[in-house]
Amino acid sequence: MYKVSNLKKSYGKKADLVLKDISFDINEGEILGILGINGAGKTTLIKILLRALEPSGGKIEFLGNDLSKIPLSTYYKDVSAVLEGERNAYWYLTGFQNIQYFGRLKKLRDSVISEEADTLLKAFDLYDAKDQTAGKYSRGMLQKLSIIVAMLGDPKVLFLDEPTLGLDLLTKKAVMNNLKRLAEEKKNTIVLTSHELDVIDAVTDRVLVLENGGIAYVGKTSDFKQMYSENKYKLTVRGTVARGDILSDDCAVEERGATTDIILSNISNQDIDRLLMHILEKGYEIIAFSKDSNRLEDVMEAFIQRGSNRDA
Ligand SMILES: Nc1ncnc2c1ncn2[C@@H]1O[C@H](COP(=O)(O)OP(=O)(O)OP(=O)(O)O)[C@@H](O)[C@H]1O
Repeated sequence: MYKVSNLKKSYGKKADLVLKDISFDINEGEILGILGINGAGKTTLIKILLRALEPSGGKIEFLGNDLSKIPLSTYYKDVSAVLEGERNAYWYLTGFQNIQYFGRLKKLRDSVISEEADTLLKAFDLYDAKDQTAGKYSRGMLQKLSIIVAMLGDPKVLFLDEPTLGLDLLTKKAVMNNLKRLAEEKKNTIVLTSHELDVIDAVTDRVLVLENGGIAYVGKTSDFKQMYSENKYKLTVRGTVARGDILSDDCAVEERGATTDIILSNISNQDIDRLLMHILEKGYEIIAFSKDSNRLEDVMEAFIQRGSNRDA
């Protein structure tokens, strides 16, 4: 869908590149998550793809055409966005009137708007509030309304910058599950940024990790987790444990009252066997032994910490 080649961006001096010569593709129908620490360039990248910002160099193709040559009015029929902090609703209009207003701006027929509004309002659990003024909506309701408005007219690509910021856990899950379901049904391509890695983990097919202006990783979310997860195990024993009774230095000990957790990182299978035998020989009772789940959050933390060892 997009082919980005040697993209560069600086806001001032050429030497201060926020994006340094990055190349990647966005596939049709996928949900791509853009990750990176604060200031990594995620919003900059989204704004360039949205043509709200001019790149300083490189080339972007959209459906095989040079993006810079596509008339904006044509491009914005295919592409929609919800950007962080941008006002996406008129407070004195009801939810439905907002949808109608923005639908008409997109030149959709009223019958199409009503039909899509019905489906989307129900999908995002906002139907009962459709006749309330948006000024009375909660933050979560406004965010859902913004996403509904962006999805009107079934855009080929939807860009979402921090779509779940400030939402409570249930609303966040509902928004993301609906988005994923609708995108799958309608085959939309979605590009989103989020610092909430549980969201990225739950909905994305692939992730692109920006670091020092370059791409530190681009590929399947599951492969990223697999490749960069640490081999972490948790051993729970009854009572307290003397440090000297644990063979490996590379572990954390967490006392939990009646039990103690021993967290083993980056340990080989052989060493695990040795350590378990040793603990049993010392007379400890093992209550549980498990591999720590591979949360994207943990993987990303380890990835960032190891960042200094990677080439910038
Ligand atoms: N309008 C601007 N003028 C000058 N510098 C800017 C401008 N916008 C962003 N920057 C700089 O570009 C870099 C990337 O910013 P950007 O907002 O793209 O990062 P981000 O990854 O989206 O960050 P965050 O996670 O904090 O939202 C930062 O160093 C920022 O200070």
